[in-house]
Amino acid sequence: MGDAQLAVRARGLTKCFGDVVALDGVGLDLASGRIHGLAGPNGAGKTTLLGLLLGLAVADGGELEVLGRPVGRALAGPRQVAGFVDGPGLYPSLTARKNLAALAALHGRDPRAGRIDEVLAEVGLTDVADDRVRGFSLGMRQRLGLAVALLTEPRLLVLDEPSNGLDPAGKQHVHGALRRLAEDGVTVVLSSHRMDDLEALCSDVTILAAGRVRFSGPLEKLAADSPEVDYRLLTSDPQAALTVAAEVAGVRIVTGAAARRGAGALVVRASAPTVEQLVGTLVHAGVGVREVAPVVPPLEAAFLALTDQQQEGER
Ligand SMILES: Nc1ncnc2c1ncn2[C@@H]1O[C@H](COP(=O)(O)OP(=O)(O)OP(=O)(O)O)[C@@H](O)[C@H]1O
Repeated sequence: MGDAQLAVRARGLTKCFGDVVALDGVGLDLASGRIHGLAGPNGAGKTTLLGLLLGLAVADGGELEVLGRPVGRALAGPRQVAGFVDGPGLYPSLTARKNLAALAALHGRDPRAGRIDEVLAEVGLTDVADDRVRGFSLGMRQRLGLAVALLTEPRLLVLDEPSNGLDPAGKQHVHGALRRLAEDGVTVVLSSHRMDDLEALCSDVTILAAGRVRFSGPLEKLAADSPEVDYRLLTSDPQAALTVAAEVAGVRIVTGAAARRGAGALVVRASAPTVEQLVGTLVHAGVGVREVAPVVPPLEAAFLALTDQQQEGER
């Protein structure tokens, strides 16, 4: 892909807070006009990375290009980039509508008549447009924060945990708004702890752990490339199944806490092709296989494996 189509290009990006290395040589190519998910355990560096994209902080080392322009050493919000980290900054004593007007003015913008109503409708806050933000729930604040960002008509939208606190209707509004933006060519980068949200919304995902990129690419590739994960097998003869499984190369019998999640079934850790081979061997040995399923959903399993959080069988 030509660099012109990249909304974000990072090479060797580092950021430290004292002794803590929040980003440790991050390399990243994020294509324009797509919805990119950023996942990782607590403290992985997600918020730090999003903050750099928003121009809220500067990197200690490496290169960062946003919308084709190098981001320098000086703190300056890259133009045409909008969003928030650590929750949107809002005025609690003002109404939703007045927040939008005030924040537009702060960004030196005078939105055309009707635009404020449009963005309020876009995030599903029309009914509470004239209510003070003080009484808003977390989910309503998140939606208003998105509306503020939409008002500036960004080419890159950066959102830290935008689904936090959203009820199902709120989530539908937010997901719908983000999909429409991507259809219009806007690039969205958002973090989430929920793999199901990322799966529902994102075409691409980046997984960070301890400040390093563990995976970056299309979502389907994450599940397909995933290393060994835990599978639960329900068979006609658990004892015979255990004996057969122990003999198949590449199959590890999972015991302890991880096995308990299999609720009495045989739990094995293996790659997808090896599990297929195991099923064939079981059937050949006369053991009926009633059910084979990953113990946790495939994307979550891939996430846990890539971030070294898969529980060891011995525990
Ligand atoms: N302003 C700061 N001062 C000191 N340490 C910081 C600061 N900001 C982040 N850190 C540290 O940098 C590391 C990365 O933090 P960051 O908030 O980017 O992670 P995260 O992936 O967003 O985590 P979470 O999922 O918990 O929000 C952590 O160890 C954190 O404690």
